[in-house]
Amino acid sequence: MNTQSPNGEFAGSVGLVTGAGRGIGFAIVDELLKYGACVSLLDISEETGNKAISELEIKYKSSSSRLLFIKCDVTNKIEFEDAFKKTIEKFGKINIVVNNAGIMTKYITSWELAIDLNYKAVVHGTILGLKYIENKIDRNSAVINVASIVGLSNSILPMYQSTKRAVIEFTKSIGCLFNTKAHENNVRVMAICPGPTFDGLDNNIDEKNSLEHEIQELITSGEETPNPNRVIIIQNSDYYKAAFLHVMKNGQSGDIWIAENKEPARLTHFYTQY
Ligand SMILES: NC(=O)C1=CN([C@@H]2O[C@H](COP(=O)(O)OP(=O)(O)OC[C@H]3O[C@@H](n4cnc5c(N)ncnc54)[C@H](O)[C@@H]3O)[C@@H](O)[C@H]2O)C=CC1
Ligand SMILES: CC/C=C\CC(=O)/C=C/C=C\C=C\C=C\[C@@H](O)[C@@H](O)C/C=C\CCC(=O)O
Repeated sequence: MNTQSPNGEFAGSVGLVTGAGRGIGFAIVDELLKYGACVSLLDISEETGNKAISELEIKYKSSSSRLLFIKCDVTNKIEFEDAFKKTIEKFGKINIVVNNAGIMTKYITSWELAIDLNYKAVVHGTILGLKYIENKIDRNSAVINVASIVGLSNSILPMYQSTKRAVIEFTKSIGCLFNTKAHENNVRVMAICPGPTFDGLDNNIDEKNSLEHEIQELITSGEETPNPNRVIIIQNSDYYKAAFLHVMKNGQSGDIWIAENKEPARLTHFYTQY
């Protein structure tokens, strides 16, 4: 067991992040390490995971004792729960779970994988979080589910969008006051909805502009009354770090946050029609 870590707001915390070998998950691991946490980095790809670990060990010279790579397919229930057990074996506990692994699918391609990975594994990861996080009322304890802004937009991507909307509804309801009290689930469960996030495009402005245009067209084409002021600005994964920190510090259970267009994270408000 080794939860000793440098000073920082997550010193003494232990995070488990899924699909963390690259992209948004990797950025979250980086942020947790930066602020002193121990982290288990889960990824289905050994190659991606090992590359990520090497990079982080160079960046945080003494981080090897605070970092664990676990090759894990989160759609495999046994492997996923084993990853929680291995994390507790190494670091003594878990208090932050980030269900990040997900796949963007076009139309109805890979529809079963979209349900298994984008939705069922997030539900399972939340259930495991509620089971294994012991210090539930600690302000540093949380389950964070990564959804998408398209989970809040009008519909155009049948599988991707419906699974992301499902994550939002699941998170809102499991985290609502009624369920928190009725089931004594005192761990905060929240979701963050990133806008389009792509790494490596900062030096390729033409490609970035054309992707922004393509995504904007795609998203607004699903709207009955397209918002003429809707703007899509591609961010890179590093923009997600501040959003993650903000939600960890300020979020309440059941919250759905948006992190898009390189702007500070903002809370979504829902209006019930029925
Ligand atoms: N990139 C974007 O524009 C946006 C992404 N999101 C969501 O954010 C999350 C992360 O997205 P990105 O960083 O773009 O992902 P990415 O595709 O760059 O990385 C995903 C990582 O997850 C791993 N992975 C895939 N299947 C897995 C499985 N079954 N078990 C464990 N690991 C697995 C991959 O090996 C990869 O390292 C996803 O849930 C995605 O839907 C939401 C909004 C925008
Ligand atoms: C389009 C989704 C917009 C935003 C945010 C998000 O949640 C996840 C994004 C992850 C990857 C996005 C890839 C975008 C690819 C685009 O170049 C287009 O190829 C998407 C085009 C069509 C998708 C619709 C379809 O064929 O069903």
